[in-house]
Amino acid sequence: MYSIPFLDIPPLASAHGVVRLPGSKSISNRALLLAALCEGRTTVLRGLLASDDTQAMRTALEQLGCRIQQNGDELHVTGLDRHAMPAGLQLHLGNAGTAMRPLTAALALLARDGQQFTLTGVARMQERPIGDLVDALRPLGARITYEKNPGFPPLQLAGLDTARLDEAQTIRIRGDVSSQFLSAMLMALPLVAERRERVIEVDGPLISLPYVAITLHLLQRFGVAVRNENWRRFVVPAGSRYRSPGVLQVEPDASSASYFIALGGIASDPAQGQAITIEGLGADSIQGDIQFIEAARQMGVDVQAESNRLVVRRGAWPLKAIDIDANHIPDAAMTLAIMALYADGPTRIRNIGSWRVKETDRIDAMQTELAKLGAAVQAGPDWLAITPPAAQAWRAASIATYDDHRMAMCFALAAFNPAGVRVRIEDPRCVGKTFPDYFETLFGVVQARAGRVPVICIDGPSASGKGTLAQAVAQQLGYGVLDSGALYRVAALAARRRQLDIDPANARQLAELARNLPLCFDGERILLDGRDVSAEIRTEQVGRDASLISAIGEVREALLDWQRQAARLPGLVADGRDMGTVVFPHAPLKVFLTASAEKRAERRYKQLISKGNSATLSTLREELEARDLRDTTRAAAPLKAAHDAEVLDNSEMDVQAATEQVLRWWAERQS
Ligand SMILES: O=C(O)C1=C[C@@H](OP(=O)(O)O)[C@@H](O)[C@H](O)C1
Ligand SMILES: C=C(OP(=O)(O)O)C(=O)O
Repeated sequence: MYSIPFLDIPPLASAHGVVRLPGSKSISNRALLLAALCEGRTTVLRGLLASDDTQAMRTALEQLGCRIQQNGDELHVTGLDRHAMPAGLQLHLGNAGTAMRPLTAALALLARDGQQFTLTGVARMQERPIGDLVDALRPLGARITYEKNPGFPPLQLAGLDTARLDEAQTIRIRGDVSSQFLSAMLMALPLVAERRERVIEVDGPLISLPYVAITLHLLQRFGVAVRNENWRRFVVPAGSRYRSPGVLQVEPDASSASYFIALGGIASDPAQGQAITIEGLGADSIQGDIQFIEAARQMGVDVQAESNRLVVRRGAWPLKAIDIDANHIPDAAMTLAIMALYADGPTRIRNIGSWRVKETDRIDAMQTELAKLGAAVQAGPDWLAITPPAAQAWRAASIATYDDHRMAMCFALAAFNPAGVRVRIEDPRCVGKTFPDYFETLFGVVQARAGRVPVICIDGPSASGKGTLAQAVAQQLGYGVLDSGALYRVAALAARRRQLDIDPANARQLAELARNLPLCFDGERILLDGRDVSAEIRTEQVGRDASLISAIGEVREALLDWQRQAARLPGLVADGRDMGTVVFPHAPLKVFLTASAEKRAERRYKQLISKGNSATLSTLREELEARDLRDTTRAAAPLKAAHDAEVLDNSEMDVQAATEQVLRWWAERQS
């Protein structure tokens, strides 16, 4: 997950590959709750989503006394003992509608006399309506009070008035603000249907209907067969009781799939043999957002839907503008708004009034942010119309995401714009709500335009702090790091292990070895011949060998490909001695980092002593000066600042100040 202030996505060219998406949020949170309501029985949930929203539900259930154990990819949930739930709990449900609404209904009906629960969430959750649900619960005897604003969380639930519960006739509920109210009631009513049937009727229109279908499907899996009378009246039969299905497999999230369906339609060119394949989700899905496929097809996308897999390719290009009622796919419809940027005319998305009360006012947010890219956007109370910018009229933009995961996810697709302008996504961490690894997954299947993966080079002498600075800069930007020195160290170690003398006389064999290093990067670890050598390559001996091997031109040449391959999305910070001069001569920012020999010797000294090694300052300084001389006078790629490098002397600077300076230079290059 990118927990950084912003993520810059460089201009993208194409998309190709296979993705497996995380579990459905809607199914995961329902399954967690229903498993918790199977008193005393254990349910094994597979493929469950792990994200902010499911964490909110999990934590709340655990606070209520539910035992939840992770076992590899499985979650074992043992049903709550409703008589042993602790009283006086405060449950913080973040911004998860699928936790707040269903838990309100379930706990309102479970709470015993004298037992109190407070349900709250982030500031935005306190602006998301819940009044219609509370109004439906009160006639059943639920004692609910608003702690702040009537109609909105936080809520206080006190014990149920069971006399009123027994008298309650048909329950009525409005479904035109959120379908989650009806879903919440449907999941709570079996808790009070043991002795008599419970009937609920919808007043007025019901929006987001397919989500109610998910609810009914899962109720069935957990042993409760609700009678659905034309989506107006629902009967929970007397004697209903939750029964664990034993094992439940959660499907990948169909709303999350919408970004990859759009991606295929925008950027997978069948003439180049490209396609985006989404594994584990297909035409058999129980999620309403699978119907996004139909909308994508209307726009011209070629989607092959098998039962358990989708294969997506570009069809019509540009995409075809559409006019669509998207009430049934409120979440995935946001993706259509971005696809509209690539269409042949204005696209209109109608009947999406619920957008105004979700993670943010999504109609307003869309209008503002699409306009930044150059689109002409009109909006009304429940609709949005988007006219795409002309090919060269796209503008580079910094997209505000309003703590809304879907804003971040769908706007990333704007990076395929024909003008080749960069797209900045602010606060990319917000995708954690439903898809923490969204950007990693995206970057795994897209290719940047040729030469457009951004590279920052940081070159400099030994102990100048290049590595630390490179890490700090990369962390701020979400970029990868190439520690090219480590490559020379590994090559030197490999030579020693093969008893190959590090001598120019062996240049050919050494280069051959370097070209075919049995090397693998595993996160922070470096594996040589399948063994972790991350610590071993840091020894003084290997350091000396690395200096020798790096002076051999043929070896340097042989390692070029390794280094250039490290330039991957979203960008790279490369540290070494010839990054800017030889390896990435076209990098937009090159920094030559230096410090006095005295300062560098001091730093190395402190480093060694802190690791418990012995050292003397004067010897270290002599060694550094000797190394500087070797590095600057060697024939192959001598250490020097590139002619277009920014020179940074950090003798009197800490890492933070140096990082800020590099980021300032980077920002200047971007504009
Ligand atoms: O029940 C559900 O799982 C959901 C219902 C929909 O909300 P509304 O019914 O409020 O439109 C949807 O937007 C939300 O992401 C999940
Ligand atoms: C509306 C959404 O979330 P919630 O479940 O919080 O309503 C969403 O995920 O787009």
